[in-house]
This record gives sequence, C-alpha cells and structure tokens, in this order.
Amino acid sequence: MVTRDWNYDQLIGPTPSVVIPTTSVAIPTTAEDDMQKFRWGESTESTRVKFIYLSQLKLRDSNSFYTLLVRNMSEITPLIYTPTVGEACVEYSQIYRNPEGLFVSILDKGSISSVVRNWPKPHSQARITVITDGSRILGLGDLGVNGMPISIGKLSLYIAGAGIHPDSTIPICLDLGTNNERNLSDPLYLGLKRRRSSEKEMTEFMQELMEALSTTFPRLLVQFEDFSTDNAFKYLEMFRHSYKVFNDDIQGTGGVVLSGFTNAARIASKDPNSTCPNLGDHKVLFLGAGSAGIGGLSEDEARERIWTVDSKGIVVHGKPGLAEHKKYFARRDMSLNDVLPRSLVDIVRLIKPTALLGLSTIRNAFTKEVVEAMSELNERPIIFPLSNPVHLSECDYSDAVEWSKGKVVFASGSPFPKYQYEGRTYEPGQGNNMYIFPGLGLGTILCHASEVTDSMVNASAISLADSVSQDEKADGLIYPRLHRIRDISVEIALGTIRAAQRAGVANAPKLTTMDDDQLRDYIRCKQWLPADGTSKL
Ligand SMILES: NC(=O)C1=CN([C@@H]2O[C@H](COP(=O)(O)OP(=O)(O)OC[C@H]3O[C@@H](n4cnc5c(N)ncnc54)[C@H](O)[C@@H]3O)[C@@H](O)[C@H]2O)C=CC1
Ligand SMILES: CC(=O)C(=O)O
Ligand SMILES: [Mg+2]
Repeated sequence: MVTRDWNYDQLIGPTPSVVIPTTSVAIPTTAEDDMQKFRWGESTESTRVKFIYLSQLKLRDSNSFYTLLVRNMSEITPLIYTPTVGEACVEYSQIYRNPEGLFVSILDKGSISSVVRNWPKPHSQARITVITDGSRILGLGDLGVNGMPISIGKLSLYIAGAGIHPDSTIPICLDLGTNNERNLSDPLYLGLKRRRSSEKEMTEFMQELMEALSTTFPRLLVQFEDFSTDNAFKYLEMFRHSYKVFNDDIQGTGGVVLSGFTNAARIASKDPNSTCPNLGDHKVLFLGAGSAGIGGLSEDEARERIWTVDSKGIVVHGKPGLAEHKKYFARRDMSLNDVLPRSLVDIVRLIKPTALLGLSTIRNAFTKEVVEAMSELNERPIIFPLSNPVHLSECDYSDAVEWSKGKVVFASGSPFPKYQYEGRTYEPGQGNNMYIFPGLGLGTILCHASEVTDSMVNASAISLADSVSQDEKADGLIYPRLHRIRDISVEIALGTIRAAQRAGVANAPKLTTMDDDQLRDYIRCKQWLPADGTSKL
C-alpha cells in the first residue's frame, strides 16, 4: 500500500479563520526564528506545514490570504516562494491537495486548444500566465510536474506585489515527461511516467500551445519560468517577436542583477548617490554560465568587463562544442592553449574582479579563501551568491561578513537574516527576479505592449535601482526593502511603459498623453487590493 509521508489531518477541516487586524499580522513563530531555520535550507516540518496552510487559506479565503501577504511581504514571501517553495516542489506529488493551475500534457498535443479552454475563470480577464516545464526548478533540477508551485508562487507575487487581479492569472505546468528517476519510480508522482519528449516533439507542442493561448486569451502575457537553459533561450528567441512573452530567468534575472550591481558600484565608488557610477572600472566574474548567468547583460562594453566560468573553468572562445548561449561572453583574449587556473580562488587572483556573482547551484563555492581574495583586491568586494534555494547558495551571509571583515556588498538569491558583527547590524540584499517581474509584467499589461523588448527590461532595472530610498541607502542596501514592493512595482511599471512607448510597441494611446505623475496615479488606481476586491485588470 502506498502511504503519504506526512499526516495532514490537522489541515483538513473548516475554512481557517484568520482575523486580519489593521496592523501587521503575527504568524505563529517569529520571522527571525524562521529565517534561522531557512539557513542552509533546513526547511522544517513547521515551514512545510505553513506552506500547506497558506495554500489552503488561499483556496478557501483568498482575500484573507492576500491581505496577509500584502501586509507581511517580508515574512510570508519566504514561505510561499524561495526557499520553501523549493521544498514544496520536491514534495508536490506527496502534498498535493487541490487543483490550483492548469497542467498541459504532451498527450494533449493536437488538442491543446480544447484543454486551455477548460480554464474555469473568465477568458477575457486573463492577463498573465507563468509557464514552467519543470525541467530546471530553482537549482533543484528536473522536477517534472512537481514544478507547478513555482508558477503558483510567482503569480502570488504578481497579485500581492504588483496588484494584478487573482482571476487574471493562470499558473501553467507543462507535462513533457521527466528524466528524474525519483519521479519515474514514485507511485505518487502526479505526472507522466515517461522520459522527456524529443526536441522536435517539444517544439511542435510549444508552437501549438502558444497559438492556443493567444487565441483563447487574447490579452495574455506569457512568462516562461525555469525551463532548462537550452530551451529557455530557444523558446524565448522563437516566440519573442510573435507573442507577448519574456523569460524570467534570462531577462528578469538580468534586470535584477544589473540593478543591484549598479547600486553596489555606487557604494564601492563611495558615492551612493551618484547617478552614474563608472561601471567601466569594474570587472565581473560569473560563476555559472547558464540562463541566469548569461541573460540580460548584452552591451558590447560590458562584454569586455565580464568573465564567465562554467564547470570546466573560464569560458574561452573557440572551445569545441561550446554551447551557443556561452559564446557571446567567451573570452577572446585567452586561448585554449593558455594554461588557465581551474580553482575559483586562482581564477579570482588572475582576473582580479571587483564583483563575483554566483549562478552555479554550487553550495559554498565562495569559500573563505575566495572571499578573502576578493577582500584583498577590493575595498568593498561585491559578492552576489544568487543560486536558489538557500541550501544551494554559493555563500552564507554571516560567512561573507566575517570573512570580508564587514566590507562585503552582498545580495543573495534567497533570503538570509541580518547579521551582527563587531557591534554593528549588517543587512543583506535579496537579488531575486521577484523584484523585477511583477512591475515589468504590470507595465507590459497596462500599455497593451505587443512584445517585451530588451529596452523595457533595461528600463525596469533602472527603475528598480532608482527606487532605493535615502534611508535604505544609509543602511547600505542595494535593493529596496520588500515591504515596499507595490510602490516599487509602480515605478518599474512606469519605466516599462515609457520604454515600450519609445520602442513603438505600446498600444494604449491615452497613456502617452499623461505626464509621469499622472501615469503613476493611473497605475496605482489599476492595482488590485484584496480589501476592496474590485476587478481592475
Ligand atoms: N537570484 C535569482 O533571481 C535567480 C537565480 N537563479 C538560480 O541560478 C542557478 C542557475 O540557474 P541556470 O543558469 O538556469 O542553471 P544552469 O544549470 O543552466 O546553469 C548552471 C551553470 O553553473 C555551471 N556550473 C555547474 N557546476 C559548476 C562548477 N562546479 N563550477 C563552476 N560552474 C559550475 C554550469 O556549467 C552552468 O553553466 C539556479 O540555482 C537558479 O535558482 C536563476 C534565476 C534567477
Ligand atoms: C528566482 C528564480 O527564478 C530561480 O531561481 O529560478
Ligand atoms: Mg526561475
């Protein structure tokens, strides 16, 4: 007999009654306690139960759920998004309780249109879908249909962080098979027990899917999420000029990294208020050359200042079999015949970067030696371990502070707690695309953009960088605090709309006649708030 691992009986029962006070709501343990548990990704039974509880609350009383989320973004986000969502994905077939999104299977090929038409909410209201094929969920690899909570979690952030109406969102997970042996042999696995489709079959499927979605939901913006790197680049290129689509891991991550790096460079230049830090003084080393490491930074000047390192060492031009997406940043000033260092610390000593960014999924890749080498080279070393979830982070915040003696300018993909060092409290940044996609999506939707251009992504990054307040700057932050996400999303949407207008892809003429303050007000009044429950988007 097949048994499920956990006893969830306590979670079944009447609708949880949650009283929403006018001030912040306390969850059973303190956020600080939870943050300690998230350290090293030790997602406890307690955080899992909270994930399930919150999912159930959303289904039964979505108004209370979103009120709780909007009023407690910093505390609740780690429970519905990284790191807890990673654990939820791994265990999704075990903890599955109710349908929350749309599964489209390779077996539906030929009749995808009739499947998407089953979506039970009004089709004319659909505005945004997050689609994953589950092939690279965070840094956890191929999880197949267990990737559904990623689409759900990202859309919860659209709703709470940008003010998109819940009924305008469609979480989608594609079932194209899985190459994950654990799933294939798990009797409870919810997806197809077959290996992933061939490239040809998948491409035909994707073409049919995009056609079906755009016909059924004419105003839908598509966010591709957590596709394996080869497919992430391939389908973005294939569809970006014919449908409203962007790839969060390539473009959203590019935007959030550019934004955080710009502010970090301001700090490193000792002028946090400078409008234009001299980025030409910087050298950036990326550990990880996948979709997240390569995306978004395609300026010619930037190419000279960027080195990428993959599992085989520094990525050098002319290497036989080099993946297409790695070629752009492959170094031309190094040759395959050079004897190049292999260890990261030796690479750091050779290149002397001002910034070290991790998108490698290698836990603890930024060792004490590496951080010390960065600190010897730089007065304010910029170190961003961006891999998710927490237990795959290249470096822990407390270690980065200790090893750099408090000099580090730090942002991680998943949240770390503040850290006390020599009588001072240090606060980390969270360099996660969750800061970009809600505002980028909101702006794209509001101006009826026909496509998402690189200039719109760049504008979203600049708006995010400029959103850091004077107080936040005084505290050494390079990203705004998360509780301000709705206001930040307004600024990002504004930047996105203006860029869409300049690029000639916006289709809402009345927005062009508004000045920036009028446009801000317009965006704000379009944001859905759980309390009033009205449909605005
Ligand atoms: N903070 C954020 O907003 C985001 C973070 N990510 C995270 O970035 C990570 C990578 O994502 P993708 O680029 O899509 O994955 P990927 O699997 O395509 O790329 C991983 C890269 O790391 C390299 N790598 C693996 N082992 C290595 C080693 N021992 N030494 C050096 N390099 C090594 C690989 O060669 C590859 O280039 C994931 O953990 C993901 O969660 C992804 C998107 C956004
Ligand atoms: C944050 C995100 O999109 C990722 O880790 O894949
Ligand atoms: Mg992602």
